[in-house]
This record gives sequence, C-alpha cells and structure tokens, in this order.
Amino acid sequence: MEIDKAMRESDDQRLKTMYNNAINVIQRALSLYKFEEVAFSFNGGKDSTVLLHLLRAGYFLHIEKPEYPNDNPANCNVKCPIRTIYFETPSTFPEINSFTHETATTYGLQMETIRLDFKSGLEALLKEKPTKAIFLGTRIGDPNAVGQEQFSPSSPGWPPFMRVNPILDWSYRDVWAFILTCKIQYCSLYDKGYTSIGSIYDTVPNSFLCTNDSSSNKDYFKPAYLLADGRLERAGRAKRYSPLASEGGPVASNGPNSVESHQNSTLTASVITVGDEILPS
Ligand SMILES: Cc1cc2nc3c(=O)[nH]c(=O)nc-3n(C[C@H](O)[C@H](O)[C@H](O)COP(=O)(O)O)c2cc1C
Ligand SMILES: Nc1ncnc2c1ncn2[C@@H]1O[C@H](COP(=O)(O)OP(=O)(O)OP(=O)(O)O)[C@@H](O)[C@H]1O
Repeated sequence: MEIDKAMRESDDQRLKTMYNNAINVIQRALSLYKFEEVAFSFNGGKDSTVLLHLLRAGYFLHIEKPEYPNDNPANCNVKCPIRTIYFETPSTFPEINSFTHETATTYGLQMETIRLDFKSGLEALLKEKPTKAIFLGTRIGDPNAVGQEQFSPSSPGWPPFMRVNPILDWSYRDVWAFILTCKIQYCSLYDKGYTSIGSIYDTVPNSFLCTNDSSSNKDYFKPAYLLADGRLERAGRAKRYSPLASEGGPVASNGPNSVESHQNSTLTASVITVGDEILPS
C-alpha cells in the first residue's frame, strides 16, 4: 500500500512517529465501532486530505489479507468505502468542491453531500443512519480544537457521537511533510498561496507567501508548503470586511487579481497571539 510503504521508507523519524500514532488511533476506532457506524468528515482541505490517506492506510492494515502484499504497486488505488460527509455551501471555493468530489470518486468514498449547517446536518445524519463516531482532520491550533483529545464526545447540545481526531497533534510542517513524502494530490488553491481554506468570503492567499518575481517585477504567491512558520497558517483567514464585503461579495483581494489589488491598496492588519497560534483580527 503506497502510503504505508512511503512512510516505512522515509528517514523522517518525527513524521514516522506521527504516522504510527495516527494509524493506531484509526485502528482503535475501527476496532471499537462497526465500519458502517463510522463516518469521515471530508472537505477537501489539506488536513482532511491527509486524514483520507491515513484512513486508507489504516483501513488497509485493518483488513490486510496475505494475498495483497503491502508493497504491491496495485495497492496505490486502495479504496476506502467509508461513509463520508461533506458540508457544501454556496460560499465554498469551486476548486474545493471539484477536488472533494473527484477525490471521493477516485478512492471509492461513500459520500453524502449535506447542504445544512453542521449541527442540523449531523442531527439529520444520525436520525437517518446510526453513526457512533466521526473522523475529523482537526488539529491543535484550530480554534475549535480547544479542549479536544483524540477521542472527544461531541459537545453538549450537539447530537451524540464520538469525534475521532487522529491528527490532532500534527503541526503544519507534519501535514506538508506527509503530503510531499507520499506524493498526495491536494487542492490546487494551496499552490496559489492559500494555507488554510474557509469560505470565498473570508479566505485570501497568505500574504506571508507573497513574493516578487524579479524578471517580470510582478508579485506572486508561493505554494503553501513553503510557509516557514506554521503559526502563520491562518493569516489568510481574514475576517469579513463588513458591511462592504457582504454587499460586494468575496473579499477584494481574492481571485485572479489578488496580487495586483495588494499592490494598489494599503492594507492594515493586527495580530492576536493565542497560545502558540497567531490569528488575524
Ligand atoms: C463532523 C463535525 C462534527 C462537529 N462537532 C462539533 C461539536 O461537537 N461541537 C462543536 O462545538 N462544534 C462541532 N463542529 C463544528 C466545528 O467545531 C467547526 O466549527 C467547524 O469545523 C468549522 O471550522 P472552521 O471555522 O475552521 O472552518 C463539528 C463539525 C463537523 C464537521
Ligand atoms: N464543510 C465541511 N465538510 C466536512 N467536514 C468539514 C467541513 N469543514 C470542516 N470539516 C472537518 O473539520 C476538519 C477541520 O477543518 P479545517 O478547516 O481546520 O481543516 P481543513 O479544511 O482540512 O484544512 P485547512 O485548514 O487547510 O482549511 C476538517 O479536516 C474536516 O474533517
């Protein structure tokens, strides 16, 4: 299986440890719950893309049969027919939408697209099918990770299920080291300077990746994996510039002319430090 093989062959000891720990969490969850009672919350972002391939590896190792040796090249397309939920909204980036649907098809995910808010969508899901545990790509540093562990029951007031967070303790560097080591396909926005992706209304390329091409004297954004300081991951997750943004649609610096609009305007920003994370405000 290509992911497990790449990890076994890697010299990156920290990444190997992070991988083994995440696989242990996945295998524990797959032993605790029936496969049809678990779901994967997938939104095409880098963290859930990492989790997808960990789930493929964990599932493969869970069901591994001697006739499918681990390093058989045919195992590059190991499917993982896990129930998958995707909350799609009109403000989702089209690149995220297409990547999510294409990836689900490639890896045989049993995907259900939900067009409700998280809480109502999960209530409907649990009514429709017994669901005991949901895998999430939440990481420490995400604002909603506060107080969570690898296994955390859903919050009071939310429908009851176990949140399983196999990559909770992964850093920004770990995520990209895994993606690059395993040659995993990811959403194209990350090659355009986006480092964490919310909606089209609150996400712009990360200005810490903006650089100048001396030959053309034009600014451009380097890919997300070149962000040196992972604490700046969410620097492109701007607050909505209300009320103008809500009237005028996506934030001004989003889209193909984003670099030019950075050049032609003076932007100001303030920064709040919470723990070891820096949040734009
Ligand atoms: C499958 C799933 C389960 C969630 N469970 C909870 C929960 O138990 N408690 C809670 O406060 N939020 C829950 N949320 C909401 C998330 O904490 C968070 O608000 C959401 O993922 C948006 O994150 P973002 O702002 O980084 O995009 C859940 C979201 C998903 C997709
Ligand atoms: N719209 C959604 N549909 C399904 N799952 C979601 C959605 N939004 C968030 N999640 C779940 O919450 C996790 C954390 O979301 P978060 O936005 O922090 O990470 P990401 O989208 O994977 O990566 P990035 O930080 O680069 O956007 C996701 O990995 C996914 O499991």
